[in-house]
Amino acid sequence: MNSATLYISGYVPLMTAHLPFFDDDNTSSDQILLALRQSVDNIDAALIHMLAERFRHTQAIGKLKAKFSLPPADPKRETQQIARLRRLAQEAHLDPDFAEKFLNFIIREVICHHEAIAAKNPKK
Ligand SMILES: O=C(O)C(=O)C[C@]1(C(=O)O)C=C[C@@H](O)C=C1
Repeated sequence: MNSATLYISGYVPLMTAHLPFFDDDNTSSDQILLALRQSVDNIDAALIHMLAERFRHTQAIGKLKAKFSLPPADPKRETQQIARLRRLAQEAHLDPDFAEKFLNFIIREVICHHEAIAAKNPKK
C-alpha cells in the first residue's frame, strides 16, 4: 500500500506524510499498522496529559467554589461550553454529538469532585 492507495481508501495523506513506509509499495500491512498505532499512542498520551491539566484546574475551581459556598454545577456555563465545543467539532470534522457526550462525561466527573471537596469542607 502506498500513499495513493491510502488516499483512495479515504485516509487523509497529509496526516501520514510524516510517517515512514507510506510511499513504499513493498510495505507490509503490519508495518503500516505499527506506524499508525505509534501515532495513536502519542495522541492518547497527549490526551491523558491534557486531561490531567484540565482536572488540576477544575480542582482549584472546586476549592474556590467550596470556599465561597458556590454550587458545584453551573448549567449556564455548561450550555456555553457545549455550544462552543460542538462548533469546534464541526470545524474539525469530528462528530459534534460525540464531542458533546465526551465533554458531558468529563464535566459529570468534575462535579463529583466538586461535591466531594464541598463535603470535606462543610460551611457552618
Ligand atoms: O467552570 C466551572 O464552574 C466548573 O466548575 C468547571 C466545569 C468544567 O468541568 O468545565 C464543571 C462544572 C460546571 O458545571 C461547569 C464547568
